[in-house]
Amino acid sequence: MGKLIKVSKALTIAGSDSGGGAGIQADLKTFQELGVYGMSVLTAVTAQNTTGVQGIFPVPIEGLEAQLASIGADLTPDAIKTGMLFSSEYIERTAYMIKKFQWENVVVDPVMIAKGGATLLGEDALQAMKTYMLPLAKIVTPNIPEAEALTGIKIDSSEAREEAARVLYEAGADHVVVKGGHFGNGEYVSDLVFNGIEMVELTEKRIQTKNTHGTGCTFSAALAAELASGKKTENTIVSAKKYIQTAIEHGIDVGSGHGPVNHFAYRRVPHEQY
Ligand SMILES: Nc1ncnc2c1ncn2[C@@H]1O[C@H](COP(=O)(O)OP(=O)(O)O)[C@@H](O)[C@H]1O
Ligand SMILES: Cc1ncc(COP(=O)(O)OP(=O)(O)O)c(N)n1
Repeated sequence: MGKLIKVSKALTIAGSDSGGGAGIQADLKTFQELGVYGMSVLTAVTAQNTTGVQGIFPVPIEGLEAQLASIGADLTPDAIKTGMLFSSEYIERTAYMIKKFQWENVVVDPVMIAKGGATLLGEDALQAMKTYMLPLAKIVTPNIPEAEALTGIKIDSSEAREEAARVLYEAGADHVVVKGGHFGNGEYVSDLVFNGIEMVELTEKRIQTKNTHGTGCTFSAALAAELASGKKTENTIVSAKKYIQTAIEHGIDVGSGHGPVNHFAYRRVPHEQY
């Protein structure tokens, strides 16, 4: 006789990366590795591989709303992450549905530009991101260019990064993580965390690799998975950082461009290779 197991559920609202390294593919792999049941609502399909983005095909807005309604009617997520939201109209509709279903534990990854340079969010959508998504965010996770775009602050120093974190907190996010992958190129990489009271830097060794495709998606998905499992927010940030560090350290050798990080390293590599 089969036995049913209770599991926590996480939802990604994001774009598809046909190459499998970023977007919903990265999110679902991360959810699975961290032991939560993964669900996905697609905003757009990208034709993408390790060399870049070759095409973007949005899902009709009715399709976005229908997917969210299906989840809301049957499967309440314990946590959500948003990734590529494509345009201001999609942002508004997504925020409306999250509020309608009173979903909590929302991680907002304000994806704007892929590493290869492709634009994944229209410029008109910046204001919508601030108005509709930041107030819903338990954690917002901009990289440096995204934090600059959202705040208008040129982040060329630690002080400027702290100032940007304050502005994003004031805009409504409970916790702000300004990621440091694009902040200098020294021996260490640090992410700045601000919870409205204290600023903390989470620092790890910078790994010299070209295989960093999907780092941001994977990090925010790990945050959502850990929130879904019921961890305290501060603890989710620490463990998501360890998850992404291990995934970058053991990057996968596929494709000829910026290869993906290794989503299964966190669970398997320490046992098999150390
Ligand atoms: N070369 C690297 N070595 C170690 N950690 C990295 C490296 N590049 C990025 N990270 C980490 O990966 C996560 C995503 O960072 P970042 O590259 O800034 O975001 P994005 O992928 O959204 O541009 C952060 O936790 C960051 O510190
Ligand atoms: C469909 C899709 N969504 C998001 C991204 C950006 O992913 P990110 O983790 O920031 O990694 P890079 O693409 O910047 O390497 C994407 N590429 N595709």
